[in-house]
Amino acid sequence: MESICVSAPGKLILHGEHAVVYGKVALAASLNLRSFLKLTFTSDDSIEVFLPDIDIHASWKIKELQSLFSSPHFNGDVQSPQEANSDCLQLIRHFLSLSEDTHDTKPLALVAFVYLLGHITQKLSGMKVELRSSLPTGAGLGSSAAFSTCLAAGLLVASGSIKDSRLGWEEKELDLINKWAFQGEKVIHGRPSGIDNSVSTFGGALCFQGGKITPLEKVPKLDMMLVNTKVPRSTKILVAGLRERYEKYPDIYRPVIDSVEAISVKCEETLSHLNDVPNDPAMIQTLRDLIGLNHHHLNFLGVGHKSLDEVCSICTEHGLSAKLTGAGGGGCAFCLITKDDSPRAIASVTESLQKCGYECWRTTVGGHGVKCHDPNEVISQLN
Ligand SMILES: Nc1ncnc2c1ncn2[C@@H]1O[C@H](COP(=O)(O)OP(=O)(O)OP(=O)(O)O)[C@@H](O)[C@H]1O
Ligand SMILES: C[C@@](O)(CCO)CC(=O)[O-]
Ligand SMILES: [Mg+2]
Repeated sequence: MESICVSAPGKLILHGEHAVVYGKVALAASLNLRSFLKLTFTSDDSIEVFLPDIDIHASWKIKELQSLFSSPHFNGDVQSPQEANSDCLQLIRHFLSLSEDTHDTKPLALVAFVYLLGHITQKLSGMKVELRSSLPTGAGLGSSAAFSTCLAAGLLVASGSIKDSRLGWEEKELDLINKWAFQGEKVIHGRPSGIDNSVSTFGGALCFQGGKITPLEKVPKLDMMLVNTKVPRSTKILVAGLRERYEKYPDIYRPVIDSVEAISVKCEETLSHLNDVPNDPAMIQTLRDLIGLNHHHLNFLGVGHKSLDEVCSICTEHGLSAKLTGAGGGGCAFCLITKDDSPRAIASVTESLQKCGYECWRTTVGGHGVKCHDPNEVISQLN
């Protein structure tokens, strides 16, 4: 049976989460944790989706899907992605028998799948789609974007809209993947900025503002410790909550959002300087200061959590700096590790964090974006 395999990375937001939704500058980089999708054509008259990380296994008859996709909501050109419109999403929810008002965002993965399948695939045929990830789900590291990016890439290859390219895709093809991945993110998030799917598609480190992606050329190697508080949260709910507070008190929230942007801009300058003068102590101190300041701002914006504050205090007690990353409300924080941090301090921080029940792991940022694989290579990643 013919298979298509793709993978896409998660991301780490250094600075600018939430502010980026309001058109402000944010800095982010890809992680070495990835999601893997395998799409196998079958001779069955059904389409099957297996999402073991979120305990979802679904299957529909091709006839049922054809009838759903005959709605005018699914008309359109695969080369120019249309906005995920609410009537279309309503139709899909109804098809999946999902209630409108649910705080559980897991089933939105299926809504995103059906949405992308209906818009990207011109002629349905039997297939089995399986996705597994080494990213924690819903923890601030871009699991939804890695999911949407894999789906967009896999379905675009399956429909023949882009080639199955193990040597890498051209810019035009990556742009198309990114645009559809953004629509998938919209289904899962409501009003995403597009930063997460852009990092997942293009990889590396980038500066993002209002849909404009600028690769960061001058970035020193950044050593990080990621800390997962394991407190569940949903980006959709956190982003919508801040929107409500912002609309109620715009004059109070705007200056803090502007200040978050100033932190991103300062961080970019500092990274560029550190690239030219590695380990400059004053610049390293600036990076630490910015991390601390931004964490306070995110608390002000109402997207913090006591577990994240605990992570930051433990790091600070040992002379390190940490902040929440991604949408907050739980999930992950990152702690910057520099050459001056003693292995003893790092070991002691790790031990204290683990004692609180948090999971810690070291990582560097800036790896490859979405990729096409040899199916045999990916089968071992999936099992
Ligand atoms: N491995 C996966 N398999 C299937 N669906 C997934 C997977 N990972 C994420 N999702 C979808 O994304 C949702 C979580 O997205 P959410 O945006 O809340 O978290 P995140 O992307 O990990 O964090 P952030 O947006 O802050 O980076 C899940 O509820 C599910 O719908
Ligand atoms: C919270 C947020 O800024 C980042 C989530 O990773 C949302 C977004 O940009 O879409
Ligand atoms: Mg997300």
